Amino acid sequence: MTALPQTASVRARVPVTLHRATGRPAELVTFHGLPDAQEHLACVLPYAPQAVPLVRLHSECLTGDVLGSARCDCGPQLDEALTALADEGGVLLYLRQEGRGIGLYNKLDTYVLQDQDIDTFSANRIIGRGEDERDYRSAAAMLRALGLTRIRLLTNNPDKVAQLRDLGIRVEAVLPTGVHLTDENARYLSAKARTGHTLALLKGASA
Ligand SMILES: Nc1nc2c(ncn2[C@@H]2O[C@H](COP(=O)(O)OP(=O)(O)OP(=O)(O)O)[C@@H](O)[C@H]2O)c(=O)[nH]1
Ligand SMILES: [Zn+2]
Repeated sequence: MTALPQTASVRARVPVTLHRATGRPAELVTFHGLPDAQEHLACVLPYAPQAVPLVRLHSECLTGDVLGSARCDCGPQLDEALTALADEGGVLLYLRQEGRGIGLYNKLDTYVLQDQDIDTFSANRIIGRGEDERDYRSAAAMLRALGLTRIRLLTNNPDKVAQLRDLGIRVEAVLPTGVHLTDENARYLSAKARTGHTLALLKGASA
């Protein structure tokens, strides 16, 4: 097991009503002492005290999450997670890992390359960055600060599961997200499927 993340603690809990979670009351939680010193955010929707809660680790995608860009599946995945969490409660970790960790401007540079028929992972390498620079040490530290060491994780990304387990979080179930396939994001999703994401890329498999 990797060295446990340094101890983080809750800084503030802020009540908020979330329209994107069907108007449910939620709590936004900030932290002290996260390993990478980014302003990651937890969004907690009330869950039963004895439950092993549903958790989604969502990596920031300003273009998809905020602007609704059709180039990727991030916006629909965020909506899907918030809807599921509104149903049964749980926690969304909104991780400031824009562009799989390379940042917004670099991601947009890779979009220029992708428009010349280079896939998303190769495009990262061409600009001198890793294919996926994310790690989940802060996510594990946030979960611990929230008192969560047993979770059910909503993801198609085996690396999230492996890293969290390595960091001492008991991932007791892995629940796939829907496949939000469109003509515009098909190449992006194919590249994800080729690099280990569990995605059944049949149009309309699940929306
Ligand atoms: N570098 C780069 N990052 C991208 C691109 N499209 C989306 N992203 C980023 O990818 C991250 C989301 O990762 P995904 O690979 O879509 O999904 P995941 O988080 O690995 O897996 P799931 O849990 O199954 O959703 C976000 O940080 C997005 O900003 C792209 O073309 N290039
Ligand atoms: Zn995206």
